[in-house]
Amino acid sequence: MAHVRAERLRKSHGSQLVLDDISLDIPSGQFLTLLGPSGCGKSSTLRIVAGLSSPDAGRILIDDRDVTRLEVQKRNIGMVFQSHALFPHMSVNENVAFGLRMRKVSGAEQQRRVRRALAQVRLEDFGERFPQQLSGGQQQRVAIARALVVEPSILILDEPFGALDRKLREAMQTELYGITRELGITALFVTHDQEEALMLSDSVAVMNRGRIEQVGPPAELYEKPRNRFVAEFMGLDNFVRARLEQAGPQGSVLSAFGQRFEAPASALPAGSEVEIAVRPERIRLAPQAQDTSARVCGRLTQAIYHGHASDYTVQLPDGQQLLVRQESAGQAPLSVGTEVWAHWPPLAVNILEAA
Ligand SMILES: Nc1ncnc2c1ncn2[C@@H]1O[C@H](COP(=O)(O)OP(=O)(O)OP(=O)(O)O)[C@@H](O)[C@H]1O
Repeated sequence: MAHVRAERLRKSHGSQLVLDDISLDIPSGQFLTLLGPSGCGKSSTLRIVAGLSSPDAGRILIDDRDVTRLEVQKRNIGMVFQSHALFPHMSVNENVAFGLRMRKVSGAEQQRRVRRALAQVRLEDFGERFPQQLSGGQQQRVAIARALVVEPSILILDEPFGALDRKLREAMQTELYGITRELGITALFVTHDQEEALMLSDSVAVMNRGRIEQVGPPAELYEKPRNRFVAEFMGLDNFVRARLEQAGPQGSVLSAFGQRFEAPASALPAGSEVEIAVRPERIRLAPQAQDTSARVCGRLTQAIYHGHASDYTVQLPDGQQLLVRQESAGQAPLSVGTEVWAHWPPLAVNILEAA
């Protein structure tokens, strides 16, 4: 498997700048995901890495070799797309063998490798079937086997599970995770699904309008999103404007509604305008103020009961709303209209660069 790099890619379609200085580094055997909303440039990046399109500027390097102008067939890349595009008139065996036939691999070797690729996706007994005799998930597994059989230096997957229902999608994610880690495959994956990105990847690059907002291991993006765009993609809520009063290890912020909170250390300088955010599930509601440093009083305006948890909306004195998710834990839901105190541990606050 190969070390794959994209260096300073730029691409325009007409007057629209689609990729604006995209760089990626996928060490050998690592799984990198491009995550972002529709139209942010994920597929455009992937197509350039694959050789299906060429950049206006920038380079693609595979194991330090510049392949930017190398045609797609010569890059040794395995590709899987949302629509699996199996050949309907060919059996599973023939579909999987296709890339080997193109490469003029001998018949016996073809058979051996097809058997192995089908075993990798747990379809050893399906070789004689035709695509229309398979479920959607099985078809997608054949597409993965077809990509793996050529022993690609990189596996590229563009929303491969987008068309599958949720349960099947989760099963396929777990399977892909197993296959890529077991075989030590270098992979570039595209999705707009945050959970899928977090569970599969060694590293996630969050894209927005042709740029990378942040790249890092899943836990880093989830715990320390740099700005609001990334934070919202990672399920953060409750954004409040604030000023960083003290940076350093013992941070504090002054929020727009006049309260001073302890906050985790920040790399931003003291005095910066920031936004703070807290996850709904990290906030605890109580009828009285409790002894924690971060707390705010408001009125409960909405309570939605989900069984295992309830979602509350708390209106703060300045009109802003706080979203709170509380585990039910045997307690009766709080009543709408009452005054409540919202508490959170200081380290639960995320400090973001102001937009
Ligand atoms: N061949 C093309 N001609 C003109 N514009 C294009 C072309 N390909 C892509 N674009 C534009 O480039 C932008 C990025 O498209 P791209 O397909 O890379 O986004 P994406 O993040 O993969 O989106 P999605 O999740 O919807 O697939 C979009 O605004 C799209 O309309």
